[in-house]
Amino acid sequence: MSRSTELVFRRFRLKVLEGPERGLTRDSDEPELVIGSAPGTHLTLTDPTVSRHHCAITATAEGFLLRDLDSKNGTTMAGYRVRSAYLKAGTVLGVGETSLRFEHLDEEVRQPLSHEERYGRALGQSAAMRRVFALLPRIAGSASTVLIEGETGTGKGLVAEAIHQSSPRAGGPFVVVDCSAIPPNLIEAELFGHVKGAFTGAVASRPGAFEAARGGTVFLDEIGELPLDMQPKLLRALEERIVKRIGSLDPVPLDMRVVAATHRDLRKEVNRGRFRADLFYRLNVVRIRIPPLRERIEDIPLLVAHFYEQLVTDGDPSPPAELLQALAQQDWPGNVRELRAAVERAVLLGDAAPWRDGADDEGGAPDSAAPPAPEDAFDPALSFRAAKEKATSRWERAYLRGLLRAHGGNLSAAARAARMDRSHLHELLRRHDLSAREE
Ligand SMILES: Nc1ncnc2c1ncn2[C@@H]1O[C@H](COP(=O)(O)OP(=O)(O)OP(=O)(O)O)[C@@H](O)[C@H]1O
Repeated sequence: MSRSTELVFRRFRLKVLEGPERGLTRDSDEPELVIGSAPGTHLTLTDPTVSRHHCAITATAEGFLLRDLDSKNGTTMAGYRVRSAYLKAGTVLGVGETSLRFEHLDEEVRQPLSHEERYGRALGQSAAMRRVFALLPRIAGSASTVLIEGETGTGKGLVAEAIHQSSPRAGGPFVVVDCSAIPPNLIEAELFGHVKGAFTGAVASRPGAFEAARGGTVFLDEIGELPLDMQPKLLRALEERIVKRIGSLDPVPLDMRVVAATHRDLRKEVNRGRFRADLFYRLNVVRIRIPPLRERIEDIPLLVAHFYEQLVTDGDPSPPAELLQALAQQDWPGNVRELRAAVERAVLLGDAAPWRDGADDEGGAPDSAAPPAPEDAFDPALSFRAAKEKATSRWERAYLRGLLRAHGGNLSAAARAARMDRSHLHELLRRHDLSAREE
């Protein structure tokens, strides 16, 4: 099968009709063009009624999609305020009090696609993912800060790890800080460290993540959840490249690269005042967007085959066609994480089409699977599929708690005993809000 080696999209032009920049034109070089008053936007307008990141136009398979980025004064099309709409050539847009005309150009922009179907542990054969894979080697080789955006479960963590592993810092540590999982009063200590006695409970001195990542990379996951009062401190540390442990005046020089990720659109967060613009610019040096699974359904067979092979310990390691077919037809709001969970359920329950209503439930559940509690087995309010999911989830949770208890909360020992991939166990625990000791 011949595969495309380039992503091709049509160029478009924006012309300012009214407003301080009247007469200015901007042609698109990328699939997305952002209009706003912030420096660094593709079309920067000085009109005070324009928000920092006001709206974006994206070339998609369905056409040119206009999206308002939660601007203060709104985006209009033919006088009507719109949140998102597809643009036709000649459409006049209102951005605050500035008006612009959208025009097609008879030119194409071509961007190379990778020939590879993976980068590190991240797999993908769709053009959307191969476009990301084509960019990653260059990004990994540079020292720049990277911002990865994408919905939850799209693989941002895997991409961050792959960037570290193919960077010149691969020999150093990869330190993960999940900003959404740390209580706000502890986040400063987590990032910068503390000395003994700096606060109640600080029984010993401890380096923070930035210090611990010396020679390596810090992955700031869910950076959009970083409390506002912490944001200037982070910015200062990144600009000055030094930190001081809490309770100490001694500056510690930093030698680490930052890769940050978020499931939010940080431009919207900046418009809403929830994320500081200066920190956003500091992080947004290189931006990668990981597309959601619904924009790359061509990846589903490859991912299903990969997860299936990882999970099936005996028997045929290729997924049944029925399973592939059933999974390819679903919507995946939880993206790859949810797809993986679905493959897991299918393997666990020995059921090729776990959602087929009325499918019989005789599939060979493993011996260790406790039968669902009687009150779970039949609930008139639930469909077969929902009831089965509820019971499986309950069983999984009970299993994981027992497993952790048996191994004193040690993740590696638990994974070995369950004959499960360590990162997979970690993922399962996270899904059930359970925590293990990482050793
Ligand atoms: N392209 C991919 N290839 C293989 N596995 C993937 C891919 N994308 C995601 N996964 C798997 O899906 C799960 C979720 O991935 P990951 O944690 O990297 O997503 P995320 O976008 O960082 O999620 P969150 O926003 O919730 O932190 C993991 O088990 C990961 O191994």
